[in-house]
Amino acid sequence: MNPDASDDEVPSLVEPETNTKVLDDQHDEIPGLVTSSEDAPQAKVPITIVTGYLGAGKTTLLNYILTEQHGKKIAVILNEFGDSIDIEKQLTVSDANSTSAQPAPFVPLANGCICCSVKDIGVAAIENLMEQSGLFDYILLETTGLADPGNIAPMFWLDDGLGSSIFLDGIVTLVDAKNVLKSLDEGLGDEEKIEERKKEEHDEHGPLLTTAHLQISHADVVIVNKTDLVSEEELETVVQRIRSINGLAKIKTTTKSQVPQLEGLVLDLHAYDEVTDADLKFASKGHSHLDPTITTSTITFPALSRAQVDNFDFFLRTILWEEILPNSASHQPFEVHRLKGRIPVQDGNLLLIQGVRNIYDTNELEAEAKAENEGAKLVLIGKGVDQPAFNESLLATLKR
Ligand SMILES: Nc1nc2c(ncn2[C@@H]2O[C@H](COP(=O)(O)OP(=O)(O)OP(=O)(O)O)[C@@H](O)[C@H]2O)c(=O)[nH]1
Ligand SMILES: [Zn+2]
Repeated sequence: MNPDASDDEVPSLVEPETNTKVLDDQHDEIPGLVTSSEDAPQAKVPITIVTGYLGAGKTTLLNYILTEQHGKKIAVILNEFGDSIDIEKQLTVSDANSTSAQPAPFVPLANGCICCSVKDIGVAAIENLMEQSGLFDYILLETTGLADPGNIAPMFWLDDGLGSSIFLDGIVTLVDAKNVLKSLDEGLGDEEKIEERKKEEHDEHGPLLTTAHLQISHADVVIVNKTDLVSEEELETVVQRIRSINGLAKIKTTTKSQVPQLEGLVLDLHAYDEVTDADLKFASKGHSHLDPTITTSTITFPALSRAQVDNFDFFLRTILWEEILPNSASHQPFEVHRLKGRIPVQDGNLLLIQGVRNIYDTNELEAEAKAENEGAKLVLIGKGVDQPAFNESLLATLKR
């Protein structure tokens, strides 16, 4: 059962053959949302979501960024989980020319259930923030340690609602090098959540899908922090494990969240728009079994004929919306968390595919020179994604 399935608005939000980023202007669904006026189109503000398990170093990273010189005015939203909300949950706007963060208008974010708080109260907070647009040109959102980024990402990615004034630049996941393996294996103090998930999945004996898994599988960048607390060997084991879960993410190791550069690691990731050859390169080694729960799988196939483009889209719809493999005897349940593809068409065009959970976006570039020579590549990160079965299902569907 897909945890998002009860959220009936999600699957219908995106038409399969359209580009969500240029699709429509139906941003009237959220009252009070500030949108650009017709005659003065306003540039969208990028948002990076900073996630990571309890105590991994998210706030340390944000504080580090606010004191670094980066030439940007960054609005930071701390959506903390705990009792210290009065101090921590405030919006700060960092002036590009000053090194100290200035407290700015208070933006309350609710405590408790992250789906609801982010969807409802969190949205209001960000709308509130957008009314002051011009004061800042970048938003960093620190989620609570228990947040599932798969629920948050679509809010900013889709072109309606908040996506009309903000665009999702990417998801950065902080990982505690000392504790992450334990979190992946046991859920680390997250027993209630594990019990909940086990029930949801009707699978008490299957491998655990922990919050740590969800945060790593959706990440565009993983920052393995607290390297001072582990040996080099331990660190290498951690990096390998993360790489096996998410073969698409950039991985960096840090102490005190001091990333070597902000550009490309925290800011300006462009993880939800272009899909470059380099993006898919790391994931090219098929798939690995270092983590029993989540894997990255790559499917390669020849350029599509024009007639096969619809079949390919049918394949995507069926795996993402119905969560079954078309034209396949396999009935193993699976969940796709993240998906990227570069699919050349024989007429010279190139399809770029982006997906998060059951939402996906196809962008067709016209007459990309040499696209056809590349071969098609589809990378899937998820639970129960059986690479050979997916491969067979896709090939059978393309033949129809
Ligand atoms: N030893 C060590 N401690 C660190 C490092 N980075 C951060 N810390 C400490 O770890 C603690 C948690 O860091 P935070 O930045 O608050 O972590 P967080 O992810 O924001 O935590 P929550 O918001 O509570 O989930 C703080 O005491 C930090 O000073 C590091 O690289 N090494
Ligand atoms: Zn924090």
